[in-house]
Amino acid sequence: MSRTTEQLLIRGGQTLRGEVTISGAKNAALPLLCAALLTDEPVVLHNVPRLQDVRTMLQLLEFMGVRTRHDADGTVHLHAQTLGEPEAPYDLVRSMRASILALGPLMARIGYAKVALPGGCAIGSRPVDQHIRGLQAMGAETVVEHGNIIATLPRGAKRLQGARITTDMVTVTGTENLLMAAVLAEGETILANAAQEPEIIDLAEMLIAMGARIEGHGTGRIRVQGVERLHGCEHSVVADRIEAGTFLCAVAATGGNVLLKGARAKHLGAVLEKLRDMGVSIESLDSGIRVQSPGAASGELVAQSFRTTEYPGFPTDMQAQFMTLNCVVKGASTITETIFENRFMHVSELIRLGARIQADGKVAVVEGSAQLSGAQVSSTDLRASACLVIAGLVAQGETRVGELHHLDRGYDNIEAKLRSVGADIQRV
Ligand SMILES: CC(=O)N[C@H]1[C@@H](OP(=O)(O)OP(=O)(O)OC[C@H]2O[C@@H](n3ccc(=O)[nH]c3=O)[C@H](O)[C@@H]2O)O[C@H](CO)[C@@H](O)[C@@H]1O
Ligand SMILES: C=C(OP(=O)(O)O)C(=O)O
Repeated sequence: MSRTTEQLLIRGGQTLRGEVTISGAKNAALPLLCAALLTDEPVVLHNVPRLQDVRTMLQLLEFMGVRTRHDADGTVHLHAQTLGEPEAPYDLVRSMRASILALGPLMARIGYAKVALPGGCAIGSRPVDQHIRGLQAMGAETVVEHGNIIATLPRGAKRLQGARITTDMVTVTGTENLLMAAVLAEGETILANAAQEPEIIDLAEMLIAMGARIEGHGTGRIRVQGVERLHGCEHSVVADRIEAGTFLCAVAATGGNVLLKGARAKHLGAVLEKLRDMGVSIESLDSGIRVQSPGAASGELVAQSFRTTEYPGFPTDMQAQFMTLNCVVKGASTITETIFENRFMHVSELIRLGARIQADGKVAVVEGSAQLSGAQVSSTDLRASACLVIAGLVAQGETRVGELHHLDRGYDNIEAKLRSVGADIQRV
């Protein structure tokens, strides 16, 4: 991967037809990999996507003394028999904020953790105060020193203590961190205002397979009875609902008929409802989701307004991709981003391609029926890069998307998957 020179060259105008297999979810795989820190026995994870974030997480775990192996078939073997350096250094945390997910498991397993404080990033300031406050409620002593969060157990204490924790807002990785801390704590923990994302359910199911006692995952109140030790397990990563959603928007915009193998309609409720209201045909099958669309150029599809909210609401991680779609179908729409304060960075790049969008604070107003025309654009974050790829697929002429390190963080070979259904796209 090259940070400066690689680009995706897309020649727009092709409809998409065929089948694409959806990979395991980045946002599930990252906490699941960290959960391997909770046991001295081997853990096997299947369906782990081949992504830069996964490589970074494996590097971090290896740094801490975990033995890891990522097989070509997507299986990852992990063994955290002994933990040498319970530390997540800044270089790794900076390139992947999800490194913060080492904090909870390290505190649970060895009662000590040093994790670099993640800085702000393109989409917002993204503090981790709720992760720290939750651990403090469980008895951890924490200091922030030289840019690191250092967490320890009080003198004489052997384990974290169960606690009732109500986070100030719904936080996905915060819930995951505290859940992983709670499974080995002494006594009962209640996580109120917990995140309900499918990735939380996947993590809870893996922890239960390791011997944890958890109830209520998938609701806003998770109840955990701490156990003294966890054992190894074998688990398969849930399908990536955001990758699936990205392909849904691509097919809706270009037109065509594609089966997204392995995608789960029940995890995409809010997005599928908007697509159906737009005029896209969606079929939920045992094997995945079939999407059929006449394409934006038909003039038959109608833009949809939406607000991003926590699951089961419309996901912020789908906001940029759906914005591209709203730019090219007919009608005006309003998009409100409520989760992150700076997640409209793609707007100026979409405007370079001919989109008509006005963004002010957390609201963007999109005027539809734009005929995009290919241009050189730059990714500003992971989902911004995906929205530019979709724009390139419908734009007239050639689009070049740069700064691909954002895309490679979270998409498993997106250009090969798009090419296999007829897109004219290559990495140059
Ligand atoms: C690896 C992973 O799973 N990433 C996802 C996770 O990120 P992540 O878990 O970082 O996002 P959160 O759910 O924690 O963030 C939600 C909001 O709460 C704020 N907040 C969060 C924690 C905290 O201690 N203090 C605080 O103020 C954040 O700044 C944000 O405004 O959920 C986001 C929201 O669905 C998704 O966009 C990310 O793709
Ligand atoms: C924002 C995202 O990820 P992360 O939390 O890893 O930055 C995302 O997946 O869109």
